[in-house]
Amino acid sequence: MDSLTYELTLAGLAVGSAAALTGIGLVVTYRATGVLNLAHGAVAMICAYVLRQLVVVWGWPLPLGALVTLLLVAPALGLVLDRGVFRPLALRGSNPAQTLVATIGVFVLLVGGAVLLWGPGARDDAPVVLGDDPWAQLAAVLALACLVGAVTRWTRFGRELRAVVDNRPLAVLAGIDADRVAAAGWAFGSFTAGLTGVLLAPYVRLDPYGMPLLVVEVIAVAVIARMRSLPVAVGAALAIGVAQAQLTRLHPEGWAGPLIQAVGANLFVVALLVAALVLPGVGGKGRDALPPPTRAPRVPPALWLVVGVLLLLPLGLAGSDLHTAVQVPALAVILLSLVVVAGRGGQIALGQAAYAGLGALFTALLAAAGVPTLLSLALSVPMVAVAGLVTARPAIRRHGLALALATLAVGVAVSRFVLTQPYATADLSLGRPGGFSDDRAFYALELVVLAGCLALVAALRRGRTGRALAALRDHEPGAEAAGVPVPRLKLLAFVLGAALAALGGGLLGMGLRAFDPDQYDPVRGLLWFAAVLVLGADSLLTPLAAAALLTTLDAGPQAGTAAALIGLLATLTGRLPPLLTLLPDQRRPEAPVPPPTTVPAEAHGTPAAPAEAHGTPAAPAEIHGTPAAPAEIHGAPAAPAEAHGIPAAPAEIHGAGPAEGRPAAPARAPAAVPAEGRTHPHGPPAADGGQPSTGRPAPLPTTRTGGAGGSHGPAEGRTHPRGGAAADEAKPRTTEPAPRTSRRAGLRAVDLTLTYPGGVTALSHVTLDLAPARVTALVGPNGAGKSTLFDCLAGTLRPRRGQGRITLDGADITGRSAHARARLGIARTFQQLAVFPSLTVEENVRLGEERRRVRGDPAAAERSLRLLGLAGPVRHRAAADLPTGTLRRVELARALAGRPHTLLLDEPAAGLDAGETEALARILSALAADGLTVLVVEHDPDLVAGIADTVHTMEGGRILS
Ligand SMILES: Nc1ncnc2c1ncn2[C@@H]1O[C@H](COP(=O)(O)OP(=O)(O)OP(=O)(O)O)[C@@H](O)[C@H]1O
Repeated sequence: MDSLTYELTLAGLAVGSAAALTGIGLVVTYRATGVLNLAHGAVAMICAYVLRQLVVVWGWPLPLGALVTLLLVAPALGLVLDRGVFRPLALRGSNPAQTLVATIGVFVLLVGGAVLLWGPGARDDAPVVLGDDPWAQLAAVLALACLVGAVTRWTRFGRELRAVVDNRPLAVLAGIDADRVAAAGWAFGSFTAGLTGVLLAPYVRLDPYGMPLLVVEVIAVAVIARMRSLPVAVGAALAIGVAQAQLTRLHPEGWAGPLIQAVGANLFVVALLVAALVLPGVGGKGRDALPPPTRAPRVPPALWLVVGVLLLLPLGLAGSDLHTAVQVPALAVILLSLVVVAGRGGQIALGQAAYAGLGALFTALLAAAGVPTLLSLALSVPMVAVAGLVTARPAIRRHGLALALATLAVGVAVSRFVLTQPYATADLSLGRPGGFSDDRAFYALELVVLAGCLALVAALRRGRTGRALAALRDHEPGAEAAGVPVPRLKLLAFVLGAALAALGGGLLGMGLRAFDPDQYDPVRGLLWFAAVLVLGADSLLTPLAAAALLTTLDAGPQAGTAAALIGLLATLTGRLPPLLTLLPDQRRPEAPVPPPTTVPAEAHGTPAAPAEAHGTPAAPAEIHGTPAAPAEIHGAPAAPAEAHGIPAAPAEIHGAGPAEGRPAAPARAPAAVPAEGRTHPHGPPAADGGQPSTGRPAPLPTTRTGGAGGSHGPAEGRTHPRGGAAADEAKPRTTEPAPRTSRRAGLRAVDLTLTYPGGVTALSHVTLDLAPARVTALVGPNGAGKSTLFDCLAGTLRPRRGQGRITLDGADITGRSAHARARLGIARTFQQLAVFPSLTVEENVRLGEERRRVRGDPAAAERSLRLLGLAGPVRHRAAADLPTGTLRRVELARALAGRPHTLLLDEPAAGLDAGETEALARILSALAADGLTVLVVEHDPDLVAGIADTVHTMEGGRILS
């Protein structure tokens, strides 16, 4: 090895040792607490400053200062974070996204605190603890790794740690104090952060921003180690450190030379990018999205007026005040991008600063090439949108923590490889458009742009896309089942976010009359993200308030105040509601949910008397809030609705036109049903009750042969005593069936086998036919494979190639996604309610109508609302406020609003009381009678017995009967 190679290897080992320390700390903290501490670098920076304060400023001996810093201050900081931030969050059952926001809050708080205490400038007099001998550092790191390994493997604490990591609830039940394990994890993690900080400080710029970001890059090694393996983390850190040092020898020529050199000198960033975008995501499934707002914030019009006036006020200012104010609208446009992506879409986007920076950079480059400045800005927006598309494509496949890391990695990479590189930015200036060079005129221009952006985003939020984004945020699988094309919508949100950020970034640069990369630093991006979250990410007021707050505080005498304040508030996430939701709510008091009525006499077998007979107006007679099935079901001819004073609104759901001369079919439903204005739940009111139905589907054989228990033919289900042809005759037929019904072969699972990654074979050669116009029930013990089969039919799970097929009307739809199947007319509900809490009942239901097979049929949503008894004032209530029984109806109404031909219901009676279950049974029977294919996975024997034409029993991944 020549001496240069040796020297570079040594230098690389020194850097790699510090990175390995970070890796060890991150892995241990993650394993003990489940938290990937993004603030690790900020803790390192604080410890480096503390040591400097003790030794350089106060004159303490170095060993004493180092001991106090590493063994007292660093662990204490970890314990404070545990007790003050993360344990309360865990106790509240916060989701991973909230925990991540809290770590960002800690990051921003510590950076802001450091600026407040020690100023923003870099220090070059940090004490040297271990000398510059890389071997000493390497030995220290390896010793630490061995110590941690030994403790984990051979001590009682280690066994407890492993037990908590494997299964925390079980460990707690076994008497392990998981809180103590977590506290120890935080203390140790902070100790390693402190050690990293004091070792690195003499060799890198010690400033509040630089070191935390440097450590963020090193997260790559923990991700490469899958947040588990210490040897892999240490090995990866040393290897990248040495490779990075060796690459500094390269001096490639040509136009790409500087970029290649930048890549070589920032190999940890490359590793972060690869780890975050290419390797499988870390952090488990988790919640993809940020939590929906507890209350959809609605800004009172008067407040908008005040805000408008406040925004106009700076036009009367002059000098430095006006110059400062110029930053507010530009920053507000950048923050508006976060309202779209994080607020409405619920996606964790930590890279918006990079898109803002690219917007400014492209504007400056185009202007330098002679393009008029305003046109440069306009052109830079689509250019950055394309960059957003390219970078978001791999990121959107990720969830929760992995998505956060992916967006952060993109942000850091853009900053390191583009925004801060002289080859891209040297001698770059950024002027203002002609005619807007003075601050007042430019501010007015910014206000116009801001108003346009606000109007655009407001329109987006009000429309279909806004509803779909909110649904995506509230419940991604539910949104997909409602037909929302989730990946496309996520891409749209990220691209729109990138475009808005670029526009704001360009304006910011013009306002400052310079392209300053520091304005678009990733740390600043984290501050912006935290500020938007703290104030209320899904409010149009937030970008304005946050921009004004950040700009004002930053311009104040104490730099760092904004970061410290926002960071502090972000650490309280989950405990403190978004600040703007504390504004007085101007909405009308909400109508109470209609209390469940008592089961009417009819439901117990007494025929329903016309409403007028009771002297009451013919209000919908709901059973437990659900409109009753039609009177025809009782066998009594229904009088025309008009006769009861109720408009004969068509209530057909899936395809029939208004029915005339409908028969009063004999009762099939388990109980007699009261008349809801004589309106059929699935069709128009009976007109005269006398004529036989026309256009009914030809009765299909109820049972099929073959396929049970592993054969390849269709499963032979147990036919319900009341099912089959007799039951068919008994079904209420009050509407035309769905037009395709008689032609349809229905939904089929053919020879389906599904093995989960862990090796459990949940389905083994299962074949199942869902016949049109029939209710098929799937029963069986826990773990039988019912949900797996259900998910395969719905498209949430897809079998591997050659492991079976799903067909619809004979066509193979195995490869179709869940939302594509929803659009084909296969609707589903979920075992765990999938309702979008931030949307109103009506919006929930309309989402089903808008995204399904038949578009643009608001009447379908309306009929669906009426059918499920949700057409009253409750339709305007936010779903978050409603009880389970009502929400089950909302979910069903949403599924029906898309006019499906097939309805898959996963334990639809879960959480319903007896009356609600009865009402549900009646509705499902009536829907099947109208031609709908219904599959019910259910544990409630009464519901199954009452409605199913065919009952299949599953066990051990096979259909037994
Ligand atoms: N995501 C998964 N990863 C690994 N195994 C799984 C997964 N989901 C289910 N299983 C296993 O597959 C088998 C079938 O599970 P499934 O949930 O389909 O049964 P089920 O009949 O719906 O049970 P339940 O009535 O309790 O919901 C079980 O052994 C279960 O442990």
